[in-house]
Amino acid sequence: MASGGVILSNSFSFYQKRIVMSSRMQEKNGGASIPHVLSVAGSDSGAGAGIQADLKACAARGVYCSTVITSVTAQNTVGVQAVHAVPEDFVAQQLKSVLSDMQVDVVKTGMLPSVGVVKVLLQSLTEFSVRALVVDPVMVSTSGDVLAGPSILSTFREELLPMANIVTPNIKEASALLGGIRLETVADMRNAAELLHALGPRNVLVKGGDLPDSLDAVDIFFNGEHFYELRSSRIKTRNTHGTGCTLASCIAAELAKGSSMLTAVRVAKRYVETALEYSKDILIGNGIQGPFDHLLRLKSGSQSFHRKDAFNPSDLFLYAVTDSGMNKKWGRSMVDAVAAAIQGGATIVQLREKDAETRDFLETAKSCLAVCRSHGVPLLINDRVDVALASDADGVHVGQSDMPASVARTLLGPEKIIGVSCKTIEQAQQAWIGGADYIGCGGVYSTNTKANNPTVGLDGLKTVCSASKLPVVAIGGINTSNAGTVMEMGLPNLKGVAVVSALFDRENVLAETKKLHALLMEASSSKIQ
Ligand SMILES: Cc1ncc(COP(=O)(O)OP(=O)(O)O)c(N)n1
Ligand SMILES: Cc1nc(C(=O)O)sc1CCOP(=O)(O)O
Ligand SMILES: [Mg+2]
Repeated sequence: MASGGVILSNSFSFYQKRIVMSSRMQEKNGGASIPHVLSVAGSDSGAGAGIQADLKACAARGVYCSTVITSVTAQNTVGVQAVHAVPEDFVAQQLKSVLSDMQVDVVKTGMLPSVGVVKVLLQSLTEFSVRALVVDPVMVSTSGDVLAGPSILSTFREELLPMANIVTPNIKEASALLGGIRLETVADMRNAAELLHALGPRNVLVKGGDLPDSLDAVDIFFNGEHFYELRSSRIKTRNTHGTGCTLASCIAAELAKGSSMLTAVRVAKRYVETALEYSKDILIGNGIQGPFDHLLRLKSGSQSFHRKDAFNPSDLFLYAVTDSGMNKKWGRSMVDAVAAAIQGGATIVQLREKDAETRDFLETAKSCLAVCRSHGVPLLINDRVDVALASDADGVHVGQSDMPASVARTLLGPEKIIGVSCKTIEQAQQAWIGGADYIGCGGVYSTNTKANNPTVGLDGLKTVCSASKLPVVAIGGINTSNAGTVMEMGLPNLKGVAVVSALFDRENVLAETKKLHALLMEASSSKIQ
C-alpha cells in the first residue's frame, strides 16, 4: 500500500484488472473470485458488534469476510464485563496468515486496543497491498465502556488516519480524535469532518446519531471537496448495538464490490436503517441495548435486497434503448423486443417510451422487468422516475432537462441505478456530484432517433471520457459499422455503446443484437492486446 492510503478510483479498472489477472489462477483452481473484506477487530461474545457484526454485515451484502481478532471481550446487552487483549505478535501472525494467502480487497478496522496492534497492522499493510482501508475508530462501546485508551489517539491521528480511505467516527470519537472539541450541532460536525480530513484520510464520515435534538439521524460526509448531509430517519428501538461496526463493514463490502465511496456510504446507511427498522421489536438479552438482525434479507423477501447489489459498470457494454414507434413499425411488442435483445447479448435495457400513457408505460415496465430479472439484466426507465419507482425497475436515465440526478437519487434511494446524459465536462462533473452511477455521452454520430440532438463526435466523447469520474456509455448513431471504431479508441471510462435504431429499427432484433455483441467483443479483445 502506498503511503497516504490506497487510491480508490471511481473507475473500476483496478478491480476488473485484478479479476483478469487472477483468472488464470481461478481457472486452474476451477473457481471464481468474490469480493473480500478483512475485518481487523475485537470479538463480541454477545455477537451484536465487533467481528461478529462484521461477518454478518458482509454476509448480508454478499461479500466474503476474513477476520483478525485483536481482542476478546466478554460482553452482552448489559455492557462489557471483561477484555482480553490478543498478544501483538499473534495479531501479526493472523494478519500474515490471511494476507499472504488470500486476495483481500478492503481492510476494515474496528477495536485496535493498543499502539502495538496499530503498528503491526500498518506494517502488514506496507507488505501486502489492498485496495482500500476503512477505519472505524472504535474507542468506547455503545454501552459506554472504554475499548481503546487515550494513549492510542496520537497513533490514530499520526499513523492510521493518513492511511485510511475513509474514517467513520461518531460524535464522541470525532471529538476525542480532535483533542476534545465540543460537537453539538451539524455545523460543528462539518467543522470536525474538515479537521479530521486534514489529518490525512481521503474521506470522513462523522456520524451524528448521538446529536441531541434532531428528528433525523444526520451524518456528514466530506471528501475534501464537497460536504454531503446524509439523513436517515431515527428509528425508535433499543436494538442499536453494533450499528457503527455494521455501517463501516457495509461500506467496506460495497467498496470491495467496486462502488464509489459516496455510493458505498449511502448504501451502507440505507442497509443499517432497513436492518434497524426490521429488527426494532426483537428481544435478545435483558440489557438496555440489544443487537439487531443483519440477515433480514434471508427472510424478508424484500425485492430491493434481491436485486443484483451494486451497479456494475461492465453492464454498460451493450446498452439496448427501446423505441415504441420502431417496434410498432415492425409489428412486435415491447416485451418481445426486449427479450430478443437480451437473448442477443444486451447487457442493460432502457425503456424509452416518449409517447406512452402512464398506465400503459407502467404495465409494459412491469412485464419487461420480469423478463430482465429472469436474465439478471438491469432495466432502467427513461425520464420517468415515477414509473421507475412504481414498477421497482432498477433505475432511471435522465437528461439535462429532466429531473436532476440529485433529486432522482433522493427519491430512488442509494441502491437504484441513475444515468445522466452529458455532452460536456461540466455536466459530467455535476452528474457525479448529484450521485449518478454512469453517464451517457453523445451524439457520437448524427441520429434520426432524437430530434435536434447536437453531435459531439468522437472528439467530444474523448473529452468527456477523459474527465469523467463515472463510467461512460457512448450513444447516438452507433451501429455495426462504427461501434468498433468507438470502442477501439480505448477511451478511459468508456464501458460500452447504447443503441436504439441499430437494434430496434430492424426486422430481426435478435440477429442484429448478436452481430453488434460479437463486434464489441472483438473490439474489446483487440483493445486489451
Ligand atoms: C444511455 C443514454 N444516454 C443518453 C440518453 C439521452 O437522454 P436525454 O438526454 O434525456 O434524452 P431522451 O432520451 O430523454 O430523449 C439516453 N436516453 N440514454
Ligand atoms: C436517446 C439518445 N440520446 C442521445 C444523446 O446524444 O444523448 S442520442 C439518442 C438517440 C440514439 O439513437 P440511435 O442509436 O438510433 O442513434
Ligand atoms: Mg430525457
